Amino acid sequence: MASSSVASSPAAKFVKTHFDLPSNNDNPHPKILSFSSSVSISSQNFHIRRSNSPAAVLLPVIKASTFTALESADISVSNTNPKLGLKPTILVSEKLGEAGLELLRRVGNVDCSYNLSPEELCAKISLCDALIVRSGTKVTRQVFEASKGRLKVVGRAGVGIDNVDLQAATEFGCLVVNAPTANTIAAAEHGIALLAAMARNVAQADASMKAGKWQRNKYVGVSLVGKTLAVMGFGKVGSEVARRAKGLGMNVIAHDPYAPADRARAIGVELVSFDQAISTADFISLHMPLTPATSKIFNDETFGKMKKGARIVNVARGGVIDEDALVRALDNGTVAQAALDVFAEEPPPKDSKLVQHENVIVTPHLGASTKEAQEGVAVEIAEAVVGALNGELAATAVNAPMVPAEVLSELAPYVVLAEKLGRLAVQLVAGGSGIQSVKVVYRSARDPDNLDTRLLRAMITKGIIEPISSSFVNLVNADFTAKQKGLRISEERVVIDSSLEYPIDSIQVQISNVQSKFASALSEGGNISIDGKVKYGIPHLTRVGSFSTDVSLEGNLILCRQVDQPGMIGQVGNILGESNVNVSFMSVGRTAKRTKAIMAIGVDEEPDKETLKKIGEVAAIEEFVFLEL
Ligand SMILES: NC(=O)C1=CN([C@@H]2O[C@H](COP(=O)(O)OP(=O)(O)OC[C@H]3O[C@@H](n4cnc5c(N)ncnc54)[C@H](O)[C@@H]3O)[C@@H](O)[C@H]2O)C=CC1
Ligand SMILES: O=C(O)C(=O)COP(=O)(O)O
Repeated sequence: MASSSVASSPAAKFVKTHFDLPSNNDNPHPKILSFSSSVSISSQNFHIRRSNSPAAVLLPVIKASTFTALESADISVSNTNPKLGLKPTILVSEKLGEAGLELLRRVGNVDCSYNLSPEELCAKISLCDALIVRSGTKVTRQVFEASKGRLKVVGRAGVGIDNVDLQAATEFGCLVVNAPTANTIAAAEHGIALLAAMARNVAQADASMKAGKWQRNKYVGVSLVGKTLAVMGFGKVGSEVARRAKGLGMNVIAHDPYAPADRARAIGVELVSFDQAISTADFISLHMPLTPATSKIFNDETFGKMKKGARIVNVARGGVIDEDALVRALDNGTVAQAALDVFAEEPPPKDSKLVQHENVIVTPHLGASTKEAQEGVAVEIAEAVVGALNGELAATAVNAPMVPAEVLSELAPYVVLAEKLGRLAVQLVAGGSGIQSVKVVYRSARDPDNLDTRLLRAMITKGIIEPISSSFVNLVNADFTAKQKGLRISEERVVIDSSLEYPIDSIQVQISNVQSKFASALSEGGNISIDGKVKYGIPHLTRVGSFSTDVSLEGNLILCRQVDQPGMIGQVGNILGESNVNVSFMSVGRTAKRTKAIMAIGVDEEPDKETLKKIGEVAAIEEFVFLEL
């Protein structure tokens, strides 16, 4: 390793860098001799940002070709030896298709080291610029710490990135990219394979024959044709499973609170409620992401609602099922059979009752494991990693890209407001109504052309999409993700007469053509509509539907619509107090005296079901909703 000396011009903002080079003294290492004030170089090696561009470009590696670009950006570079190459080192820690490896080898030194222990991974990582993993490598905070700032991109060759500590990656300025589309068909085909194998006892019968038996009566199966399949999660994989199941003559219904009904209708699938799906289906196939909302969503209570003898397939994530509850449901016959590709802990413990259960068939997370999918995923991830190493904005980036400090510092509180308004608005949508159209209205004294709203729009998109999908949304991928999900986000900038000091006066988020869990959130035009402002640096909710309110968006929120009469604040406050729920803010907005009012209550803790029920029982309260921020 050699250190560069950097002669900075007086206009230079900050320069402190070192270049990793082969320790070969014949090769002179590069020096940046001078650069203009329009460019700043961060302390992270090779992260070069143009301070005059709205979104900074992340250039994690300086290669010979990049020097040319630097020179055209008014950075003069000398003493470089183009033949030197400055190749990045790319560690591939799990099996990756050859076509992807080939692409990687063209730009970097590729180190394929499989089955590394956590300690071995940490030991190697400080010598690597990129790391490519599948689901078997845990990319923990320790890995980022051990990389000492050298690791610039982590590529997940697949969809789920629950094995990568995204928070740590972002803190360490490391970009994470994934390959979300190339294994969709493989996962769907595996779901169908498990469905058919389960129904006809293929695995059990195979094991029995290999044990020398011939048990034709024991392994009589059930037919698929004419049976009802509930697809839980109608995204990329779920919709492909549905399409194939229809081809098998099954009656397919689906539950996905956020999927557009017309996409389902187009392949002859009816979208139904969660309870309707699980109570009417003979077969239930899981395709939702693992999020806090779906964690253990299949539990004693929901198994109890299923049709007796239902059969379950899971190629999504093990964590959506309470595995102990599934064992109980299998033992008491509520669930006749299960076919599982994924587990809460992988690999599951050797003595797992679920794995050993005679009515369960299992595969070791093989959903994405076809030759075709692995080649596709390998190319998709290699292109994303190479692009990131070249400083391009990646369409499948899953954590925050760098934004110029000055833009970020001005917009920071509005970024929080934008995400919270999106998160809040989506929670007001009633299950079953697909979101298609969102309108954002910014009121600002600034010239619309001087207001870069991409970051805000991205954060609103993030707030709307993340609670309901496995997607990770940021500045780079927000528009792409919204489009993929059939979500149209339109923006309007309204110039108002107020101080130019602040970039924005207020933000309004409208969701059209949906039903709301809280009818008062609907504006006169029938859209869910909420407004927010930043006050004293803190995001506030200032309007819900046609009611004014003023509550800081911190902690959680209860919205109640009530008849405007004395004593309401006290009554609800007492109920919360009795349950030891601390009220942080309270605001009442009304249309006119003693008519209807909306009470917005900020709470530090999440009230339990009993407490929420008591609030609903207060006679003057006409509707209420609990929202997590
Ligand atoms: N076993 C394997 O090897 C593989 C597993 N997967 C997993 O399959 C799952 C689906 O992947 P994709 O279809 O690519 O993702 P996706 O994001 O395209 O689809 C997920 C769908 O679930 C829906 N959803 C969110 N919350 C829901 C809820 N509470 N109830 C019902 N639906 C809900 C979303 O609206 C979305 O339409 C993910 O968990 C992914 O990690 C994906 C590929 C391979
Ligand atoms: O893409 C996904 O989400 C998967 O679950 C596939 O995982 P794998 O790459 O086969 O370890």
